[in-house]
Amino acid sequence: TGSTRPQRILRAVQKNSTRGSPCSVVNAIDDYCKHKEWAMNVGDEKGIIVDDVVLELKPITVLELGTYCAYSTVRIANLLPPEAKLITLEFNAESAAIAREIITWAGLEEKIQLIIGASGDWIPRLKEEFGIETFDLVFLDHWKDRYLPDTKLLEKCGLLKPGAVLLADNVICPGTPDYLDYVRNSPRYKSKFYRSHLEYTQEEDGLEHSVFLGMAGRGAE
Ligand SMILES: Cc1ccc(Cc2cc(O)c(O)c(C(=O)NC/C=C/[C@H]3O[C@@H](n4cnc5c(N)ncnc54)[C@H](O)[C@@H]3O)c2)cc1
Ligand SMILES: [Mg+2]
Repeated sequence: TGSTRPQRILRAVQKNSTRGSPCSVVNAIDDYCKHKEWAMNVGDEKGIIVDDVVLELKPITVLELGTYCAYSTVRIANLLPPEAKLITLEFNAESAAIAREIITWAGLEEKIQLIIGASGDWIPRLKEEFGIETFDLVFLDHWKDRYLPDTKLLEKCGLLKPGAVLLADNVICPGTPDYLDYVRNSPRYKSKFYRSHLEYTQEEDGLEHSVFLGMAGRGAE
């Protein structure tokens, strides 16, 4: 049987990047996906916006929903302060296995906790199982119909504190209409859109950046 796309991405990383160099891992994946085989990484164009958000926010606790091949996991973790931690959830065991290899190759296993499981099952367990108080940054890049339910779950579990940032990929393509409607109209969030393009293409896409204001939110209930 042939290889899978994640396996081919791992091979490209091992062939074209330097162990322990997250930047070279990110570049190797972008190069492979640009010239050989498209894959659903946030990519280099949207990746620069992600970098700016991380560098500005300096988050100590980060949650990523949807690891896939750990492209954004490595890209974000590489920019975190020394004591920071990133938890990433991935329910596909094959993807998770490849992601773990890429995280180790990049030398970031100390900063990143990869959990194999579904966000809906694991978000309610993060406080007591990982001693998480709240997340400073949440990067949403999993199935698009899970963005809204998982955001409400994060609120319900008290995992967001005022000032926490939700950064959502693909709010145009494939699109997350119910999530956008919520974060743009709820008094609990201050939301702004970063226009960009679908990774490795000219298609319109973008990231939504939403600051959590607290459960009371501002203004009328
Ligand atoms: C029409 C169309 C199709 C595809 C595209 C292109 C395009 C561009 C993009 O940047 C995209 O992010 C996507 C996209 O579909 N991403 C979904 C990503 C899932 C990964 O996350 C995992 N996962 C999914 N739900 C969960 C969950 N609850 N708990 C834990 N892990 C989960 C899966 O196991 C996968 O590892 C698609 C554009 C337009
Ligand atoms: Mg995406």
